[in-house]
Parts: sequence; C-alpha cells; structure tokens
Amino acid sequence: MIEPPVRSAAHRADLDPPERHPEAPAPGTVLPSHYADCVGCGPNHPTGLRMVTTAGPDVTVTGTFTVTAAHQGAPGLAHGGVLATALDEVLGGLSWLLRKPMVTGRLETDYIRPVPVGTTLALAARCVGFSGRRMYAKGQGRLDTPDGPIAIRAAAVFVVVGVEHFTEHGADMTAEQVHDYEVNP
Ligand SMILES: CCCCCCCCCCCCCC(=O)SCCNC(=O)CCNC(=O)[C@H](O)C(C)(C)COP(=O)(O)OP(=O)(O)OC[C@H]1O[C@@H](n2cnc3c(N)ncnc32)[C@H](O)[C@@H]1OP(=O)(O)O
Repeated sequence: MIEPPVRSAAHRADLDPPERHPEAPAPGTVLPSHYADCVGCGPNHPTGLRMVTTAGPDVTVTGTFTVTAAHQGAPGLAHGGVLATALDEVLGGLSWLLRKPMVTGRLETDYIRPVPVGTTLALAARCVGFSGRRMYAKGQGRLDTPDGPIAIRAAAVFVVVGVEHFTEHGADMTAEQVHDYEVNP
C-alpha cells in the first residue's frame, strides 16, 4: 500500500516571525550557486535549470528560470517536476538570508497555467516564519515578467539541519565547505 503524506505546509498563525540575518546579502545581491553540479543552480550541470537568484528585502528571494527543450514533459511544455524543482531552488535560497542550513521537508505545488518552452519564469519566495526547526515559506512563478500571469504557486516547510546532514549523507562535502556557505555567501 502507498501511504499518502501525513503533513501539511499550510502555516499556522502562531509562527515566530522571520528574521533577516544581520549579515545577510544586501537586497539586490545575486546569490552564488551553492554547488556547481546542482540541478537547480549549478553552472556545471549539463541540463540543469541554471537558475539565478537574487536577495530581496526582508526574507525574500527572487529568481529566473528559462524553460528549454531539456525541461519538457509534454511536447513544448515544461514538466511539472521540473517546475517544482525551480520553486524548491528559489525557496531554498531563503537559507542565504537566514544564514541557516536547511532542507526541504515538504513542498506543495499548484500548477495554474501551462509553461511553454522558451518561457522565462519570474520566481519569488518569502519566509513566512518558524516553528522550532521548521521554516514555513511560500513561493510563486509568473510567466515571463514579475507582473505576468501566475503559473505556479507553492507552500513549503524546510527543516533546519546541522552540517552533519550533508557530511554524513552526502558526498564530496566537508564540514569546512558547509561552513563556507554560512560565512561566505
Ligand atoms: C547558510 C546556508 C546557505 C545554503 C544555501 C543553499 C541553497 C539551497 C538551495 C537548494 C534547494 C533545494 C533543497 C533540497 O532539495 S533539500 C533535498 C530534499 N530534502 C531532503 O532530502 C530531506 C530529507 N529528509 C530528512 O533528511 C529528514 O526527514 C529531515 C532532516 C527533514 C527531518 O529529520 P530530523 O530527524 O532532522 O528531524 P525530525 O524528524 O525530528 O523533524 C524535526 C522537525 O521538523 C518537522 N518535519 C520534519 N519533516 C517534515 C515535513 N516533511 N513536513 C513538515 N514538518 C516536518 C518535524 O515534525 C519536527 O518538528 P517538531 O516536531 O520538532 O516541531
């Protein structure tokens, strides 16, 4: 039997408010790729999304993703899982402003409009608040411009983790490299 998910990314009213870290990159700063082979932002990934993300005010991030033939599901249209990846990446970028390593615990996505190959999605993410280690966030993607029609929306829970999450479960990652993320965005 396949069990359905047991949790929700809908945020409660009593969250601790998001706090932009005092050393967060200034609004307008282009955020670096956190890993050169990342499918979301890595410049070395052959068919990755090559996303570029930018710090916004408060605890917000914007980003762009241009859909290519490598990202199709139906002919000429973006695959839904790829679009979820784009949302995951821009939401994950909130880590840079919070200066906390975190991983996606839950990602809920509404697909509102088809996204044709050649579209540049204008993505945005905002931290809604915290409950313990859980960071609640919301995101959206608009067609072609930041005021274009909304194509996708997301609600997400990220879970704050220690560096051992990456050093124990991942590859090619030392605690010093993870520390670099914390001090050298
Ligand atoms: C400064 C750094 C900058 C870096 C920038 C990088 C940019 C990155 C861009 C990349 C973007 C891409 C990013 C990616 O793609 S990240 C890759 C995809 N995600 C993963 O691989 C995560 C896999 N899951 C796990 O490793 C564990 O299950 C985690 C670590 C998540 C929790 O296991 P752990 O044993 O540690 O903790 P816990 O089980 O005691 O739970 C702790 C708390 O969390 C709550 N909880 C747990 N799961 C969920 C859930 N699903 N929904 C809602 N809540 C959840 C739980 O109820 C509890 O709350 P409370 O009961 O205490 O209140």
